[in-house]
Amino acid sequence: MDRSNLIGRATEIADIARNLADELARRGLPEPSFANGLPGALQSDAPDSDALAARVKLLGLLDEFKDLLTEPALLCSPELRNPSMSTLALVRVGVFENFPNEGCSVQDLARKLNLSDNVVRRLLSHAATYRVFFQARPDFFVHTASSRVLSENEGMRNWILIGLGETMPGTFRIADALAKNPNSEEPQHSGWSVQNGTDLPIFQALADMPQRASVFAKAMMWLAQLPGFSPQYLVENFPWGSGDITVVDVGGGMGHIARALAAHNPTVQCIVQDRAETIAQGENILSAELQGRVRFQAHDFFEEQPVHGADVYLLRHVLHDWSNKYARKILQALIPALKPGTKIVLNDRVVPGYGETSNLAEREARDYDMYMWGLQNAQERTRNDWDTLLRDADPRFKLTRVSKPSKSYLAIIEVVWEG
Ligand SMILES: C[S@@+](CC[C@H](N)C(=O)[O-])C[C@H]1O[C@@H](n2cnc3c(N)ncnc32)[C@H](O)[C@@H]1O
Repeated sequence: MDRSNLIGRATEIADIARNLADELARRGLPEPSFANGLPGALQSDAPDSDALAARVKLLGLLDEFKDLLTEPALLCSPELRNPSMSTLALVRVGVFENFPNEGCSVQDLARKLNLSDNVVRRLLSHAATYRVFFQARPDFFVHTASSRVLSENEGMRNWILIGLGETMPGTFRIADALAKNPNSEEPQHSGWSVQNGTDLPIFQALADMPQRASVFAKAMMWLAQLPGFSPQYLVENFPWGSGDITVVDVGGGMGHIARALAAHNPTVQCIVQDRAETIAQGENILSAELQGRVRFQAHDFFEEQPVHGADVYLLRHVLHDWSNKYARKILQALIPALKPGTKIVLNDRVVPGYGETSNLAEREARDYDMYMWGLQNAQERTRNDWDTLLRDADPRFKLTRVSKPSKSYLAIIEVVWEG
């Protein structure tokens, strides 16, 4: 089909929409509609459903279509067209916890929150244009599926507080950070550190701000529990091998991956390494049946790896926290412990390369790259970036395979030590 003109694009969109509608009808599911402002979840994640692929394809095509019709100046305009401008304020003033299920007038909500009608009306009205709340009649709002998620889910509210209160402001200050320390790979030179007037990297600075640190930790815990971050994708899709296998989970947090791996594979022994305070928490929650098969060890991953001769060294969601300079150091610290053929598994995001996927999918990954940059001069990586990082750390690190289970956010990057 000729996709170079509007009709060609619209026809492709119509064809896929028809397939999606047929699939939903076959499964007895309702079509999405704007009743109450926003449909609920499309329930397209069932394993035997094609709806997920159709939805992803449609969103990519519609994004292109919309951009084609948008004035060029608006595509790069600082008038950021997103719900963030009102959402953070709505969370901070407590709208979501105080919004009644049956809906609410501006005046009643304003009284409850001790705010003026004007403030509440403008915040709700802005959010409603993004389908977070729905204005059912003048000055009377009801929930949409989106506002309901925020009302019912503290983790999601914490994610908003961190995303819009810490991460985005840091990203907006990348330009100032670059002006101060051009090309710096130091975490203490990040946009976040500029924004917060500190010479410390974010996590050291937060140590003196217990309230913000606690929201950050809770938001990260919530994020890690999203289905796309499930440990099962890694546990079930990497060939761990049979027989007695030892896996060292470097920067393994409180051991949730090691626990899932040991439960899945009865011959695996795991050693979880992290900072001492995190290790202590992991030991406290380890169940009796995994004692002995999952062990914990305080270890700074910039220091030489103390466990020699393990079969697999796992770094899950660790290297994306660091610039290349520090990611290289973490990899190099493993070398004294490796023997030829040892596997190193990186479970991290892979930013799609040139032309590999829709612009929308690449944008999502590139957005995360900007967040990591703004927070601590860290980065998300393309397959080429991973190749370069490994080669620069040591040419004996050989990247052998990259795979991504379809619903996982993280790819499995398999590396063999050829020393
Ligand atoms: C993003 S978390 C990933 C945790 C876990 N691998 C996962 O996939 O959920 C990064 C981890 O690195 C740990 N970490 C940070 N600096 C470290 C260091 N110098 N040595 C060891 N662990 C460190 C943190 O405590 C944290 O648990």
